[in-house]
Amino acid sequence: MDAKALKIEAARAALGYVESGMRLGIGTGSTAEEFVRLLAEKVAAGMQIIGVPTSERTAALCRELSVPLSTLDETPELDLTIDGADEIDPDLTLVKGGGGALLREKIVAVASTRMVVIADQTKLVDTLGRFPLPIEVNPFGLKATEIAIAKAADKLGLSGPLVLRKAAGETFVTDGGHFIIDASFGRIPDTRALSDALHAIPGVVEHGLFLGLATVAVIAGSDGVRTVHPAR
Ligand SMILES: O=C(CO)[C@H](O)[C@H](O)COP(=O)(O)O
Repeated sequence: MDAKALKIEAARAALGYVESGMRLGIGTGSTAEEFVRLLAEKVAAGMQIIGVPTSERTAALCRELSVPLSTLDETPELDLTIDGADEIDPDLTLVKGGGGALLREKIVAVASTRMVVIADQTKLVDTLGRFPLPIEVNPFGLKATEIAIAKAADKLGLSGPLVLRKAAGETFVTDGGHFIIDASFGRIPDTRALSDALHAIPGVVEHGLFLGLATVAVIAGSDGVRTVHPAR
């Protein structure tokens, strides 16, 4: 089965968590988009949900497919969020933000009673850090923030290139008007310590470590779909 087919299988299995009447956070990325396509079929068949998208990209796809939308201001409490991830460890701590939507994704996940992560098996890792950690930063004082991130990481024994994300040759700008620094620290043994250290830097808006937010991961592999619950 190719990567796209696995994403579809994970997305299809996640539909089992969705009930009519739910207020649903809808994630961003290629796996989340497969979920939106399948959700749209359910909506067309009569399922009643209201979706809160985690990015303008997801909102546009939902509108195209007639998935009913609300905003988090109108619907500040959600029953369930379905979203993808770049990496998933055994505790279901995640790295997210490969698609640049980590801030809204985290706000929406925190507003949700449950978060179901959908992914193919390549996203499972023993220790996070193979995928560069996206860090969303305020454009003001970019260089100073970059230095502060490097110093904070160094105190935790972490180091590696900090790369300002570009798209089509231009600096990538998030839906919130911020930049993203992709930090290649390598393995991150203490995700809580790094999370706290990054949150202490004023220029850091948010980072892509999602701690204690995912309730279950729905993982598709060549041998089928399985669910993974937090190890701790
Ligand atoms: O965090 C994200 C977007 O900000 C995505 O969920 C993550 O990048 C996974 O994307 P994909 O399903 O395309 O692999």
